[in-house]
Amino acid sequence: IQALQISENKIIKTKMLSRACFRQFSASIRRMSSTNIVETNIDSGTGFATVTLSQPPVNSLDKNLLTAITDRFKKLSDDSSVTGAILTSKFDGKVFSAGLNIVDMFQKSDDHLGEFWGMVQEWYLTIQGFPKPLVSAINGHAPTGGCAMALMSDYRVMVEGKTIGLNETLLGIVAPFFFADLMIAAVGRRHAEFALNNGYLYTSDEALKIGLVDEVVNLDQVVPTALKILTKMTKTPQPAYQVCKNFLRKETMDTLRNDRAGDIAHFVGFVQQPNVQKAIGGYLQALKQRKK
Ligand SMILES: CC/C=C\C/C=C\C/C=C\C/C=C/C(=O)SCCNC(=O)CCNC(=O)[C@H](O)C(C)(C)COP(=O)(O)OP(=O)(O)OC[C@H]1O[C@@H](n2cnc3c(N)ncnc32)[C@H](O)[C@@H]1OP(=O)(O)O
Repeated sequence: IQALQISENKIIKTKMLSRACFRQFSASIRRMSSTNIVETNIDSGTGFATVTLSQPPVNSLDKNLLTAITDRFKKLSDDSSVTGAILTSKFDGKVFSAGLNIVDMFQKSDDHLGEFWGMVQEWYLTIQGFPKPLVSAINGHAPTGGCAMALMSDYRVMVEGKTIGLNETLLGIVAPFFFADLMIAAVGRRHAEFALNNGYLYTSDEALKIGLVDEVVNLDQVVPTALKILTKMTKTPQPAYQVCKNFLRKETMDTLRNDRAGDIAHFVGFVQQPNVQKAIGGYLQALKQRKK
């Protein structure tokens, strides 16, 4: 009887403990109401938000995904309980982001292109202007706009064996000045000129050598390593962090802010050229036929 009573007490204690653990866990991870293409979890213990891009198949940045990411980062900026963020992809081991959606640039009206480019500008200004520490956990390929998005973060942890770069010239288009400036800021003018002129896609190890990414690790270490560095970054006095980040990034952002309409007109004029349309069409076709 005594033995039974002891084991019953143990069961009750275990049940109480697991209920307490469950309460603690559910209190510590808050899922933000979010579109299912940008999943966001906030750890209420640390204040770290994990933003996971989840638009199949390759997180190509179409109007929907650009808007969802932009809205998400605006909310995280304004949320005083959020101390920093990690940006990653649901398609780990495969793709971080395939960059801007090429379909949005092919055989479209001026109005469509203009609206699309306005969203690209807003996405850039929002992530690049995100006032809190932001670490990219690049768990797959990151060509073109995917690379630009990673460059907007303050630190980049990349999985081994994938590729990253601003390879727009391979499509017959040119990275806009605000993408080019991201690359120059990370790797310096010499490497940036080589990378952009030749549309060079770097392997993870090559990217590490030129400073395009800060660490290369195996897949299961990407997010934990990103969390570790975010923990360090959030220990810096944050008013100083924010002021410093803002003044280092302000010039290029202001150049864009001061002439958004001109930049849109420039993009539309460039993309609508027949030879550029031909190149984009050929690239799209090649992409579709790669698998066959
Ligand atoms: C003077 C300058 C003035 C102004 C500036 C002017 C112009 C500059 C404008 C914009 C700059 C452009 C920036 C960009 O980001 S362009 C985006 C280019 N992206 C790429 O080149 C990446 C292409 N994708 C890939 O290489 C591969 O998909 C990837 C390695 C990412 C993944 O490979 P995986 O084998 O896993 O998948 P796939 O079978 O290739 O793809 C699945 C599916 O998705 C389609 N796909 C892929 N990428 C894109 C994309 N970026 N946009 C749209 N669709 C994409 C692919 O075709 C497949 O479709 P389906 O065959 O129907 O399944």
